[in-house]
Amino acid sequence: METDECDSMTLSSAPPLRRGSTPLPIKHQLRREEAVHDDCDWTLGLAGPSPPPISFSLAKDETITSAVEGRPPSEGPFRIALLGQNGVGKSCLAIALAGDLDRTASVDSEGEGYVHTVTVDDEDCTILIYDNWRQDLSDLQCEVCVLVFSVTDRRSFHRTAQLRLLLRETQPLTPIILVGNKSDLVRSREVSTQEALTSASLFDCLYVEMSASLDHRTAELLEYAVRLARGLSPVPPGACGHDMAGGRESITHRAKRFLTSLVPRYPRERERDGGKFFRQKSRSCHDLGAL
Ligand SMILES: Nc1nc2c(ncn2[C@@H]2O[C@H](COP(=O)(O)OP(=O)(O)OP(=O)(O)O)[C@@H](O)[C@H]2O)c(=O)[nH]1
Repeated sequence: METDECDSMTLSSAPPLRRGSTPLPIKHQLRREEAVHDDCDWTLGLAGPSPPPISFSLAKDETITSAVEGRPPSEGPFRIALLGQNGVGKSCLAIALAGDLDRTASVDSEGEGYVHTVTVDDEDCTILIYDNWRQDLSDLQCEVCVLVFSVTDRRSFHRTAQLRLLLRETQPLTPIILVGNKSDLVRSREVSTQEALTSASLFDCLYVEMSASLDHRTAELLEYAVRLARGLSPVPPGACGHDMAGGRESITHRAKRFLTSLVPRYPRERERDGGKFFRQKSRSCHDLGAL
């Protein structure tokens, strides 16, 4: 079928851990250049020369168990594939998910994915995190797909929608998590949380908004992914995830939405209401209409 050149990832046999702020190794820079100069712009399904397939057939070998010395994983390995447009933060996210902070991540025997052992719901498991899928999506084999977009880039959001359509066709049973990354860049935001939630609910998948570089909500994402890989509900019974799509909105979130709907936000609405209370000016630079 096709080669998705624009989904190029940046992990390879280079040193396994890289902070977002450190320069990319030359090999990765070349890959990135290749992607930038490519006109295909994420056109999935086009025929073209495919790079050698990346093997996802990762056995529970010494490499994996060596991720945590002397502590064999009780289950897995679970393969988690990160997909999305270039620059949305997949590499950063892979590093964060792989436990960069405690420096326990290692690279699998193919040199393509991060291996990490995590404990979720009191059970250990091994996860393999890939952010370098470059071939036909129908060849993708993983337990969970994480589709990443940047909340500061609307195009990357649209592309996750395209990708979800394709994944639903090629692998209808693989659980998908939609991730809105770079939530720390509040002022550059182009995609609202509500919009992303609506989109996620259309595809009946989970939505998590996070910041990979600040390591904000990485642990949550990891837990959701592992539970989904185990065939469980991503959120334990009794818990409410406010970013979850599909009608599982928390009471707090619903209450907030209700209250917001009661208070008019824009000047015309305030005029209509005629109340002085609503004429108070906001100095917030996120709501310029209020000034
Ligand atoms: N502010 C902010 N920047 C981020 C975040 N995550 C990643 N970045 C930055 O976004 C840029 C791209 O990050 P990468 O992880 O290389 O993105 P990628 O999706 O792997 O990109 P490709 O390797 O080209 O596919 C880097 O400069 C990161 O430091 C985040 O949560 N917040």
